[in-house]
Amino acid sequence: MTPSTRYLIRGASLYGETAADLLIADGVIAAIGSALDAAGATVVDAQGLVALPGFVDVHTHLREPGREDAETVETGSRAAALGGYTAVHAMANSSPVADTAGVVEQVAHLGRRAGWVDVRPVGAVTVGLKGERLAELGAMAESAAAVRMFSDDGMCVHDPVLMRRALEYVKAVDGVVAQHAQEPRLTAGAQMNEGSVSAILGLPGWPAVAEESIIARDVLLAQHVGSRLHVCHVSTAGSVDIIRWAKARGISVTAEVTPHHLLLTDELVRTYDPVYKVNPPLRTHSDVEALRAALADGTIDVVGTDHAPHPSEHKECEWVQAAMGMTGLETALSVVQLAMVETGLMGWRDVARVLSEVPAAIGRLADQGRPLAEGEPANITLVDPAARWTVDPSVQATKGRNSPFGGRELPGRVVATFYAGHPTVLDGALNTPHPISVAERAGGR
Ligand SMILES: NC(=O)N[C@@H](CC(=O)O)C(=O)O
Repeated sequence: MTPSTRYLIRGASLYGETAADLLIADGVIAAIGSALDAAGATVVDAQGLVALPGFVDVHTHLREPGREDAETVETGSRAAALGGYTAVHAMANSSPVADTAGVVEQVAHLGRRAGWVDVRPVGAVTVGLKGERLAELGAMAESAAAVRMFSDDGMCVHDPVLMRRALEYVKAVDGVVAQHAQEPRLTAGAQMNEGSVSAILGLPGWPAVAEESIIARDVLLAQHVGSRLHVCHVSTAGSVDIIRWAKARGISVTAEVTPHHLLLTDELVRTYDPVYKVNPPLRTHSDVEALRAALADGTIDVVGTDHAPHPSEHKECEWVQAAMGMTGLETALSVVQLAMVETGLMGWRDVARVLSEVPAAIGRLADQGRPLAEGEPANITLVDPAARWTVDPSVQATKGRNSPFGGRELPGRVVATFYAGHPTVLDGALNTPHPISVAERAGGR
């Protein structure tokens, strides 16, 4: 169902370039021009705001079913809309694991019922994320959830035979395997990046080679079977080198970097504050530099949040006991502006590429990541690049309070999000969900 309501976005700067009005009607961009007729439309003043295609996250943990104390599809979707997202890929490490058609359909249904963003379930590669036998990849692809991305994220598909078979199976459905690259034997008991800081703190290290060796193996497997590989949360300079080499050879590999790996380093672990504990761990300054350069030159294709909310009791404890993960949906745009735009490494066209266009292409989302052009679906994010705000995790929509940016001042604010023609966010606050949610509730499920 598409809303019949009309909206006129007045004077937005498209991709940070020319200013124009955007008329939204029946879920699509009906017209783009100057001084468009506002008759019958709700006017949204966008002077000084940058209009971008709605953001698409390739890597979100929504925790439902099973860990509703950490997040629900409803709360995570609200956080996503506030962060400027119109679609998110919900990772499979829920409880039960999303390894059957039934579970992925349930997650997709919960997403429509919430109505804040397009929730696209990721299917597990192996049953129960156990790495022993393949899950029902074909059944999940053919289900109503139409899964295209498969991942054991949180766990690595470390058995090379299983990884090969997974790559072969997803090829048949134009799918992609999103690998959490972590050789488990090299990271047993690991608490932080292996390097000079871990040596000083005496914490067991997570060496870069544990990530790089899996990526090297997987790009060769993807080449061997002619399939599509996506590398989750790339965190080291060496990984960038391998991906650059693979792309130069024509291997079909895409890669993501998280906002936190673009900004933070393992020096923060000296605080012993578990808010900085994450998998893969925060690395060194030279890794951060390499990741930024790789995102700017396209070696790394997209920014994926790896939004990983945890209940406070799993974070407000000793470092060694604490869970790994950070929230990210509500701060991603600001961190990208700080790390990439304000450093001069990227412009707003590049931001559209890494936060919207390429993530949609990786997930094969036909209605997302489209250009801001007449006739296209009205998935639009309005950003105020001049805004400055201080992150307060206690007022965020996510249930997770584990933002590593709490108390920091960040630039850039999402002012409005239009999802399929409907404003889910206006004036920087939640508006109402898309009418699709009303229809889904009325369906009685
Ligand atoms: N990224 C994280 O630190 N945590 C993720 C899973 C994972 O990748 O370990 C989570 O689900 O909490």
